[in-house]
Amino acid sequence: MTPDSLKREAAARALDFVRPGMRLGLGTGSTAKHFVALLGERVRAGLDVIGVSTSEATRADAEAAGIRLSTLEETPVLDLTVDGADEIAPDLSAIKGGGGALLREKIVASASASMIVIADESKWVETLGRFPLPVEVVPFGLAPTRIAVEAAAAAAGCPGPAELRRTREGHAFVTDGGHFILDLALGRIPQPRVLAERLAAVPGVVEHGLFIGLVRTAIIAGASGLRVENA
Ligand SMILES: O=C[C@H](O)[C@H](O)[C@H](O)COP(=O)(O)O
Repeated sequence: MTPDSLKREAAARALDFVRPGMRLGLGTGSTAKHFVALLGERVRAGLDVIGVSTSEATRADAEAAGIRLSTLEETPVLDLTVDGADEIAPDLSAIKGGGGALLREKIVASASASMIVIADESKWVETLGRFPLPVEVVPFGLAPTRIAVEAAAAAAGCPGPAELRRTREGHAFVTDGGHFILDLALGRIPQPRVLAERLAAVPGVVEHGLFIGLVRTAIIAGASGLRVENA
């Protein structure tokens, strides 16, 4: 079993939660991509759903798969969002944003009655923080925002450096919303809620990748099978 085949298994299990007529949030990343492809197969076989994408990349995938798309303006209330994650803890709090889509992902998840996270077992952790926490910031005032973000992490009991995310070519990575990302290398986040509150209070921070209280169900695929965890 490769990590990619585990991701596909988790994505396939998430299809069991989809009902005809649902308004679906479509996540971003390599795991969510499998879900979009598999959902597209069902749609082409007659399933009637409507999707709202969490990134331009997912919009392109969903269109190619034949999934009817809407926007949050037209469809502000969704039934279910299915998305990947960079880390998931036993209370189903999660880190997201490794692909830079955290802002739209959080808006879409918050507009959904329910959120399912799909992942291979490497994403399951006892404590969040091994994966650097993405923090989306406006380009204006980057230097003071970065200092304030590092201070917020230290005050929340998890000091660590905030690195500006760059492309392979060395340019600042720009999100679909036109913002930058600071990746906070914290190692361990002992109090995610406290950190979330402190980061949200920093001027210049648009959103952070801590998803707390949003995930209803996690589908985790491992070598020994699939696990479905509920919050
Ligand atoms: O910004 C990207 C998203 O939060 C992804 O869902 C997350 O990074 C997990 O991606 P993957 O399924 O590729 O590991």
